[in-house]
Amino acid sequence: MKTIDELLSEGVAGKRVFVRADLNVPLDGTTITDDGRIRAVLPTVKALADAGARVVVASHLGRPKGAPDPAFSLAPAAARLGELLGVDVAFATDTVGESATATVAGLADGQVAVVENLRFNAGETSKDDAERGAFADQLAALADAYVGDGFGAVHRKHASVFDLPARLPHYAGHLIATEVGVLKRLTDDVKRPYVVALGGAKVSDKLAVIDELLGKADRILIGGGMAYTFLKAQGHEIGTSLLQEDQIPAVLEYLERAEKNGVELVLPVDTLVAAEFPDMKTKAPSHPTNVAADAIPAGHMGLDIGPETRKLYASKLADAATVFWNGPMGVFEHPDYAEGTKAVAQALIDSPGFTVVGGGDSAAAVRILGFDEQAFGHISTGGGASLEYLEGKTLPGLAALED
Ligand SMILES: Nc1ncnc2c1ncn2[C@@H]1O[C@H](COP(=O)(O)OP(=O)(O)O)[C@@H](O)[C@H]1O
Ligand SMILES: O=C(OP(=O)(O)O)[C@H](O)COP(=O)(O)O
Repeated sequence: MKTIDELLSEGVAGKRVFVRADLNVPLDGTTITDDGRIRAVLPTVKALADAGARVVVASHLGRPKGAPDPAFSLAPAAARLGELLGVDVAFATDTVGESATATVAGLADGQVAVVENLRFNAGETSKDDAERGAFADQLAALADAYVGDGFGAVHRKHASVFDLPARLPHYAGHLIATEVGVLKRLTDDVKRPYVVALGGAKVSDKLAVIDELLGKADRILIGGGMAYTFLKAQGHEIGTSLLQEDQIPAVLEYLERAEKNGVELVLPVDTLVAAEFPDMKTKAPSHPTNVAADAIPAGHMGLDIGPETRKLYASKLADAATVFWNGPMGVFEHPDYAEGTKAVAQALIDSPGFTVVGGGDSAAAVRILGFDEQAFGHISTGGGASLEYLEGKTLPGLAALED
């Protein structure tokens, strides 16, 4: 894999360099609540701009449906990138159309532009190779070289991640090089006990990774939205909690296999529930109740792990030599449901082992809840990407950067 250092040594002055970043930051309206992913790509963007490249930064944000949707505009991220770089960053209001073409053509050496959300274009995420390829052709027309630095998206076989690098001289950016370097430690020579804590809301993606993790981890702690599919599979009422019904047979098989293989698959014993999802705008008190995990009242939804589970998970993390944690334990953005996530973050800090936190929201949670980033072994910008790397899968966005 060639790295950005080789591109820099080849000389980039006057070249248009496409940087595929992951600027998928959490937003409250148009306010960025955590800019960690923007900071993470600064070394790459700075190095290219300082060397005189015309830098074209592109990313997805959220999951719009293949058409423009103002709620998912990258404009706030572009503005923040400019603030962090201390320079004006141009913003194109489309990704490959007139605005993008004119914006890129107007760049002087050393200037930076951001183009609008890649996922405003159906070709970006299409399962059809030809449709993705056609969009990649349009992206390729904007640049002379490609730098892959969106680690959080390298597990996606998307046009800008997988198809575009094949069309341009391609290099790995600083962030990808750092992330892969650290994650290798969790695959090459993992110290045991190895504990994985999983939560969050991308239930379907994350239930799937448990399949492989059952052959790798000693303990898997389940929280967040995915816990309720397990509880449902065990025959319990889960009210209106998040559920991935089609994965119930898989989950039952995981429980069986865990027992057979001697892997501890640990589920919540209690959970905070409420009749409604809390108001995330006002953050008004929502008066949750704590119930046993097998006694969720009908019509209620589970929104965080409960106090007994916090203690249980802290004890399961206390002797870990290696920890990987992805996915908040609850809806941490609301103060009523932040305690589970705080408890797991604190348990990682207290653990004597090598601790890695991965995922856009998990990393944001750690910072927003006031923890010291330095207290963790590594905070990765990728959740799904890290998990799939740890599974040993070939990641499309890394394979595409190979020579
Ligand atoms: N029980 C739950 N019900 C609904 N959403 C949840 C629950 N627990 C956690 N979440 C949500 O999960 C989101 C983060 O999930 P995810 O994107 O999978 O994590 P990451 O970005 O770290 O990989 C947070 O916004 C949080 O509010
Ligand atoms: O937020 C992300 O992943 P993560 O939640 O697993 O960290 C990445 O930006 C990928 O986004 P996607 O899961 O919508 O493809």
